Amino acid sequence: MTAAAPSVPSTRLAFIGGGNMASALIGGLLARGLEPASIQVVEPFEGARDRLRQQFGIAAALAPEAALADAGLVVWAVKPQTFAEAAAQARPFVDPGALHLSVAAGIRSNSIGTWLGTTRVVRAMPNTPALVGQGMTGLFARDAVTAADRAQVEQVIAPSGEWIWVDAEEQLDAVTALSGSGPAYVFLFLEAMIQAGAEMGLAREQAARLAVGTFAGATELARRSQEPPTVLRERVTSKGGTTYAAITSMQQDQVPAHFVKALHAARTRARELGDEFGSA
Ligand SMILES: NC(=O)C1=CN([C@@H]2O[C@H](COP(=O)(O)OP(=O)(O)OC[C@H]3O[C@@H](n4cnc5c(N)ncnc54)[C@H](OP(=O)(O)O)[C@@H]3O)[C@@H](O)[C@H]2O)C=CC1
Ligand SMILES: O=C(O)[C@@H]1CCC=N1
Repeated sequence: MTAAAPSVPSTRLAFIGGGNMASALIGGLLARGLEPASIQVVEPFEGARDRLRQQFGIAAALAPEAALADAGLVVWAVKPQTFAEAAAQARPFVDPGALHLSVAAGIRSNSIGTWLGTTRVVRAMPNTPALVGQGMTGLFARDAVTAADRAQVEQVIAPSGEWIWVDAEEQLDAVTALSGSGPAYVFLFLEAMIQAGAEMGLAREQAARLAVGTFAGATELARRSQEPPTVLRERVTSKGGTTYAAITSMQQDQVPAHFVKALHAARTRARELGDEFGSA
């Protein structure tokens, strides 16, 4: 699990893709004291470049350029669908000895290694609570990645929250299904709770405050408690009471089983992304 928070990376960083995930990581690094001048970004989309300039004072490049060779660590934050193209564009400019860190869902490290001509590849699966320093990230390193390389990667991830290392690359697809996509499941439940509250006569703002506060409180309780979630749930569920009525309704509708099925669908999609958009 997460070690003591390391300091910021000493090597220069390049981000290929400057969208949501790159911004979450960059924001955390700058908040920890990294100088904007030690980060370069390649981002073809003008709107995203404007945001990077306004938010962080970083002048992103439209396309890869010679300065990329200065980066000791290259972070790949492009969509799985555009990774191969972005890699082909950037490879001529990147230091052949650089360490590579990809946050792309599904794209396997052997594809990345093939596209970039290296074995120094780490994959990460972060999530959007990284924006508020409460992200959860799964990490996987290929054999050629040294302990010093892993430490550098941890310095990039640490400002965004916690992380775990997995031993088998295929486990990253499970991480993707669980915590990578996970914030969307929480938001979906919040939407449903707010809708129910409004239908039952609460103002939407009141319902939203109650729902968000309940998630925050319950997850903090689960985090601090020695008890598993099942026991915590049973403590809320008084015999013949209101929670029993709600949980019974959900079980009759097979909500837990459908939820588990949904996560398997996410894992399947992660594998498909690797098959469809990875190297042959
Ligand atoms: N969003 C999330 O919750 C999570 C996302 N991820 C992964 O992070 C990666 C990025 O996702 P996210 O940040 O949400 O996506 P975004 O679309 O916000 O960011 C990707 C950026 O890359 C740009 N881009 C496209 N082609 C290139 C290129 N050739 N060179 C450089 N940049 C390029 C895109 O520009 P344009 O729009 O013009 O195409 C876009 O601005 C994905 O692979 C995703 O799987 C991982 C965990 C969580
Ligand atoms: O939906 C996706 O494919 C990405 C990966 C995890 C979260 N968002």
